[in-house]
Amino acid sequence: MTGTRVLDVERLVVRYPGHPPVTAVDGVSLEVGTGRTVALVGESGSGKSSLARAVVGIERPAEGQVRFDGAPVPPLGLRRRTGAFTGIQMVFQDPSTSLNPRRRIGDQIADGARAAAARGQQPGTPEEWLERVGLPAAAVASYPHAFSGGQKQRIAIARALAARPRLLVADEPISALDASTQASVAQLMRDLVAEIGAGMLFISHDLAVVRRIADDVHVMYAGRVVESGPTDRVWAGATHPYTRALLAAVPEPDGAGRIPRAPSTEERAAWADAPAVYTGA
Ligand SMILES: Nc1ncnc2c1ncn2[C@@H]1O[C@H](COP(=O)(O)OP(=O)(O)OP(=O)(O)O)[C@@H](O)[C@H]1O
Repeated sequence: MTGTRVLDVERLVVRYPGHPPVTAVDGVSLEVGTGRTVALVGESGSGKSSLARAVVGIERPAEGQVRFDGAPVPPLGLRRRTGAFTGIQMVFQDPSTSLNPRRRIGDQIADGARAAAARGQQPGTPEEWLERVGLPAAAVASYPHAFSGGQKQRIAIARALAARPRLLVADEPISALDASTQASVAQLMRDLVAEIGAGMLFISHDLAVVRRIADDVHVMYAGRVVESGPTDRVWAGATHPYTRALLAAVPEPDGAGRIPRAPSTEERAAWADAPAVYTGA
């Protein structure tokens, strides 16, 4: 990792109550530095969203810890009530549900900018932010319904980054968008996050995009990180059998890699049993 460490996840366990309880994240450690994009990949149900939810304070760690700028992340409810903590921002899969349909775009971006200003930071105006994400400044006066899915996601990105976060957590931010805009929105996120000196935790099943924008990658399988390292190293020389199967998967037209057939019980057992590896320099 280069840059200042902004996120530090240490042996995190996330467990959901039930009979039996589900251990969704099982002892994961990772770091994100300023100016870095760190990707989480892995099949559905491997625990990526649960990890993201613990990072932003929606889930409480059952074990281990999540530290942001060296201190434990306050629970999200407390942050909402006090409004004091905007160092972490989120971008979700569906911008239609994350934007308020009844408020003008400019007012929604201004919320983020106000939070940055309250921390003594130069926030930039909503018009400037719209232009930075490739939309006309005049869109400040419009409501979300006037925009396409890709444009709404650009607006959600503008709102999140106007708050000048130190960390952006993006959970499948491009998977609901048209295939034609996915790569450009991901690249935009990466560039803007680096420009404001933040770090990004980027969750995606789109391996082609991850390869293009992520500095580091963590491959999750059954709640554990089975392989991690600089993205180019992992692509060039993955050694964990799950990563190898994932990377060997035929890319789908949307750029996502999928393991083309249902893996056998033996394969799944081998993936679960193989030791985790760091594929580094
Ligand atoms: N609120 C919940 N209560 C109980 N179990 C849950 C809950 N949320 C997730 N799980 C379980 O935890 C495991 C990990 O789920 P999670 O959503 O974190 O995986 P994921 O890798 O993000 O998957 P996807 O790509 O489908 O979103 C799964 O077995 C899931 O069924």
